[in-house]
Amino acid sequence: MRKPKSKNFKLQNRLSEVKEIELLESWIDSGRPDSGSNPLSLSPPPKKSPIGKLPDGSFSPYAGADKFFQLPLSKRTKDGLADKKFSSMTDIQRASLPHSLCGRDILGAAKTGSGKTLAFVIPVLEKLYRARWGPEDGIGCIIMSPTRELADQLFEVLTSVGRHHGFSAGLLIGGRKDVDTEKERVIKLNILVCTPGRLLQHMDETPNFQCPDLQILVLDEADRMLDVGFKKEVNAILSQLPRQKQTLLFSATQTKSVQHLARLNLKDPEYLSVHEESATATPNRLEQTAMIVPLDQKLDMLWSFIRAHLKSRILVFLSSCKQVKFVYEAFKKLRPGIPLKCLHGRMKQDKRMGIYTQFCENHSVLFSTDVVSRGLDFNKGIDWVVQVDCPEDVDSYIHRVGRTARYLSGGRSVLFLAPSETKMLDKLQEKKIPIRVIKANTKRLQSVSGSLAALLVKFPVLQYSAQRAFITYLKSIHKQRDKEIFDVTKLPIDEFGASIGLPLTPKVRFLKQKVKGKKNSEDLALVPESHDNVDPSELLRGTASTARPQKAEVELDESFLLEKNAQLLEADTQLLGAENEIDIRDDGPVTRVLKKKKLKINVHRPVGSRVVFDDEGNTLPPLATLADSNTVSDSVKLDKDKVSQRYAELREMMKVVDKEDKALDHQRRKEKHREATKGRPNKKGKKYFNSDSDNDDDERRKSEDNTGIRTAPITLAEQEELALKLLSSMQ
Ligand SMILES: Nc1ncnc2c1ncn2[C@@H]1O[C@H](COP(=O)(O)OP(=O)(O)OP(=O)(O)O)[C@@H](O)[C@H]1O
Repeated sequence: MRKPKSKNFKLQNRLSEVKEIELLESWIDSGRPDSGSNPLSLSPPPKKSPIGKLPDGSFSPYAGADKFFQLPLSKRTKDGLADKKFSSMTDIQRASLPHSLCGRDILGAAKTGSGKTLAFVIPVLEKLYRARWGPEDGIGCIIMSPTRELADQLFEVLTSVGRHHGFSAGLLIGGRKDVDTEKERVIKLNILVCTPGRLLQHMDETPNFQCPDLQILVLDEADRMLDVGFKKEVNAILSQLPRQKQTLLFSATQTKSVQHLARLNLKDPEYLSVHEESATATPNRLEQTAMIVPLDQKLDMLWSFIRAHLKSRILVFLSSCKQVKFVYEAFKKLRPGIPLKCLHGRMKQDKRMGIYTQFCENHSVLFSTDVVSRGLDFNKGIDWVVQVDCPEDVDSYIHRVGRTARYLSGGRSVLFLAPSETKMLDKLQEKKIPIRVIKANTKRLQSVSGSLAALLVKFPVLQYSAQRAFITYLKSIHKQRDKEIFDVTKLPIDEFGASIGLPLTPKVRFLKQKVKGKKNSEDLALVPESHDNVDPSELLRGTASTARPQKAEVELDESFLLEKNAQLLEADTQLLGAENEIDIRDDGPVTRVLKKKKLKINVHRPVGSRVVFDDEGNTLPPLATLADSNTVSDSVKLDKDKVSQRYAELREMMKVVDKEDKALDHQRRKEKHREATKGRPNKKGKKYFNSDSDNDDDERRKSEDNTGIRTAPITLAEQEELALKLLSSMQ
């Protein structure tokens, strides 16, 4: 970055800037609907740029400005904007820039994809430029975002638009290993783009890290940054920043909570919600549909949807990392004919970034959690946003669908709602979201449960993953605050388990209790299921209460399941040796079991009492174990033997089926090839096989090498046949 050449030049420049700002201020004041200054009055926003008539009757040079070059911006910023071909302002830019350039605090709200990023990047550059910020001045601006990917994207925009300025900027996000190098450099930076956790880490650990002269603070996705999830971090950060600074808050779903805003010490903020009067809360070019899909058909529907859109870029939202992992792994093995990717918060940062970039480049399906739901502007756009699990609220819906139809482009979204979640439709309509309910075409619905069941038998790790997905899904529903929409007792649990390929429905005891509790709470008190808090003498009299914290029950149940899984996996590993994809180092069950076991500690349990479980996972009364000390261990052992035996049988059967399949497939390929190359011998006079060349088939071959499964996709008839065989063997 070049500095102005001479003192005279500097002065001239400065004077013209001051004049421009004065003009800008009077222009804004002339158009302000309410120039009274109540800090949190949130006065209604001007619908368009204020008319630029100045108090003395003359017209401001910025009247009706809708191009960037009409604003009093530095040449360097204008050049940066021109390089990126930004010329006209969007609504939010037109409404907010005149205010933010005057140094006012802003609460900006505008639809997703409407250009909020530039609405804060430009004032950041201008503020520091006008303050003649230099390397020796330290940190002048902090831009915070809730996710690493979004921080990375903001950093990109800042560095590209600000490339003609000479400020130093740094990206501080979690998951990076080079913290020590970062610590050396961070205090010399002028602009920090960061996630709250990493910034706080530097505030705590980096010597001399301070920002007493901070000029401007930006919170992108402000409502998210100020809600409970980031409350501790953000409060700690705010406590270390100077009170005198400009603050810019932007989001598509802006917070109006006075409580939230009071923490920020805003001064006479401008509340600019440019689309408040708009007929819809989502982008106009977004076509939104919803389908009522029973929970046990959601994966079938998703599979059929993907198979019908092989030439699209599809973003699929699921509610937890474990669901994302399971659906991705399982669908990958079923080879839908389009590359699949997954992204969730538990992945390593490098991998996360790699996947994000790849998804931006190619046609593919990205399974993800809400980690990508906010702010991200995927290159080349997304064709479809598919919400398999209902979002937790309307705001979350708006951000998810907002990943498509950005700026001037179009996009489509589909929401799968279970019959018990249809109340969501009313809530969406209340908030001006034009969503069309369509009927699923059941004729085109392809079932995958049979194939999933077969996969789960073949890959114990997948079975484990399915169980975890099953439990976390139910847990997530149970934890949702909006009970009008999310009622776990209304879900078809057994059918859901079967639909994801689980041969038996895992026990989720909090659920059993919930259902029972709904039916007859008195019965529950008379027939105690758990006794670990209970005085044995009360039990004998039948007067004990079974009340226990629900959370503990969920965890106990899960840990029991995990323990069982670990036993199964151990047996499987020994039986199958290295040919199976069992990885118990990284994310594996054994470590998890050890971790989860800790959760068994029940703080409400009297000291010295011991919890014993029967083979179903229910706790047994302490006296029962005294009466027959062998019962529990014997039954668990029996169960373990039975299960391993069953698994051994199923595996044998799968091997036979697999062999037949391979032979059949080999035969088919041979015939196909023979027909294709009839009378066309190759150079050596021998025949050869064709090889497919598209990406997906590459993936297919790779997965064949790794897994040893057959090469051709499983047809529907084969799936059914396989499922029937499996079912009959299980009966
Ligand atoms: N003035 C402009 N002219 C042309 N394109 C623009 C302009 N401003 C922004 N864009 C483009 O619009 C797209 C969306 O912008 P941006 O990511 O800032 O949206 P947003 O409002 O922050 O969305 P979200 O609410 O999802 O965070 C980007 O691709 C950006 O390059």
